[in-house]
Amino acid sequence: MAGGILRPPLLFDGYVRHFDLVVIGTGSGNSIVDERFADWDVAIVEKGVFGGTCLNVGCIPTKMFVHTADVAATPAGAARLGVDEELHGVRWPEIRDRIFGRIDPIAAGGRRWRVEGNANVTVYEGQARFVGPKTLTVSIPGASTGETITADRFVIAAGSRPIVPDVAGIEEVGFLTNEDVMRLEELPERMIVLGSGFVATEFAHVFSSFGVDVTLVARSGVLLRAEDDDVAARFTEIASKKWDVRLNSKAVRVERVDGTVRLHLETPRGAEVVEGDVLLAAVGRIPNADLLDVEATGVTVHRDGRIVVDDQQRTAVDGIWALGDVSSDYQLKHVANHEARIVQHNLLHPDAPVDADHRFVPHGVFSSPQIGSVGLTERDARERGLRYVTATQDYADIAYGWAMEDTTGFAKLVADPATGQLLGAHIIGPQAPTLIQLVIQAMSFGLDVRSMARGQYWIHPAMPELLENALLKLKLD
Ligand SMILES: Cc1cc2nc3c(=O)[nH]c(=O)nc-3n(C[C@H](O)[C@H](O)[C@H](O)COP(=O)(O)OP(=O)(O)OC[C@H]3O[C@@H](n4cnc5c(N)ncnc54)[C@H](O)[C@@H]3O)c2cc1C
Ligand SMILES: NC(=O)c1ccc[n+]([C@@H]2O[C@H](COP(=O)([O-])OP(=O)(O)OC[C@H]3O[C@@H](n4cnc5c(N)ncnc54)[C@H](O)[C@@H]3O)[C@@H](O)[C@H]2O)c1
Repeated sequence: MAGGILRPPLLFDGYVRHFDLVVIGTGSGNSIVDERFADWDVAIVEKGVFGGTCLNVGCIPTKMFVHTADVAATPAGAARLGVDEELHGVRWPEIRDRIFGRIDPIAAGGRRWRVEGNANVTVYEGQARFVGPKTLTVSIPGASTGETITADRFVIAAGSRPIVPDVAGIEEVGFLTNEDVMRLEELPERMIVLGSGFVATEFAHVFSSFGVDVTLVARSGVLLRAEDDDVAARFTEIASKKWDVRLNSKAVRVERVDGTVRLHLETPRGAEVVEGDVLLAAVGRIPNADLLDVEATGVTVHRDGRIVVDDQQRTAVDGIWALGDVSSDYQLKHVANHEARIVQHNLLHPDAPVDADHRFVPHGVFSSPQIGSVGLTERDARERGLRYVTATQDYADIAYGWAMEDTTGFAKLVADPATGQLLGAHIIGPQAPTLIQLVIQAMSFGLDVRSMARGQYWIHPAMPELLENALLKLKLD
């Protein structure tokens, strides 16, 4: 391949192998190298399990647990429909093994395919670290020295890891994260969940539906505080009826006494202690750029540790791209995948590069109730000084909501009254992450509110009538 090859000084045992392209991380980064790269000499470096966070310890297993939890939780909602159901129990080892019995072979198959099936790809299984310009060492477990490799091009797709909460005693007491909580040997009786974001609320739903007593400790006054205020308030209200929710609580110290985890809290109500058998830390994720020493190759990072990239996913160094959790504003799989497609295109077509599109990034929270969201919240619109209107439609006032006897869900739309364009949409209730897709489509293709509401049929009496009604309520100019 053509290209400005930079040969670094020889390191370690003196052998430095040079590649056309090195990809660090096999989450979304793994999808870049396809048959179009057949004449490229490529290295892929992975320190953990092939497939990364989403496949192994993130989106996919959590949603498989969530669906199972939804099924376990049906008796609680059936009585109001006149159906008496009883949950006799959940077979945790069977649930766990069914889920990972499907996932683990996919990860192993992905690895096998790369190692055995790709003649032009060399897989390095170890921890990568930059030691100079476009120069990487890979520490291979069990080997005394690392291997050094160089390349014309690098893609940094190294993801993020759970933040260890700053709580005295936490290392000694021990804690779980998303990396191990789904593989527990047995279900605990009581779980303390520290955090109030996506991971905390999804696992609280899973484990409480399986019969675990959940105590959720939130630093803020509301759960899921990044959501639209109305959605966060409704979620907090519902969650507080199911779980022992401690709001405005700062965890300061943890200890284990006779096998019980005791978490000490500072709250406006005074000092409190919550107890459990295990502690799950879910207080956010930190990008893995620090462990990669990216500054050694000249790549710059934001104050929060994310790699700085431009619209084309280029870092500060020519020939080095970054994508996904290691650099993105959004720690979401669909964003990492989108950015991987942008990097892939820009590697293959350097003369016709394209930009990533972060205009309308949606997300779903797969707790109970579920949440789907895209675009600006009302708070965002207010803080930006925009002129906006909102409309809210309850599930309780549409036919399918009657069928479900839903009394808490709603859709809230934020729109520009002058242009009729939607600015944001927020749904809390059954199938919210599915329903929101209609709005994502409308916003992505510039469909205005009136055309969306009246330019198409809406199946009666299906759930999307929630959005039809919300659209019709918007007071446009
Ligand atoms: C519990 C949980 C649930 C989630 N659920 C959802 C969801 O429902 N929907 C959604 O959109 N998103 C979800 N996410 C977020 C999603 O998983 C991530 O945004 C996505 O996986 C990021 O992909 P990535 O390719 O950037 O990183 P990763 O998938 O994390 O891949 C990075 C890879 O790089 C490897 N690596 C890191 N450092 C090095 C190094 N120095 N040397 C070699 N290899 C290295 C890692 O081992 C890893 O395999 C969830 C996250 C969690 C934790
Ligand atoms: N359904 C999904 O798409 C999904 C599911 C899980 C995770 N994710 C992604 O993974 C990321 C990480 O998830 P997460 O839930 O760990 O992070 P998060 O940023 O969603 O939430 C972390 C929460 O913990 C709180 N917190 C921080 N420090 C704390 C402390 N010391 N004590 C108590 N609370 C504290 C924060 O205020 C915040 O509310 C998410 O931002 C999301 O992008 C997505």
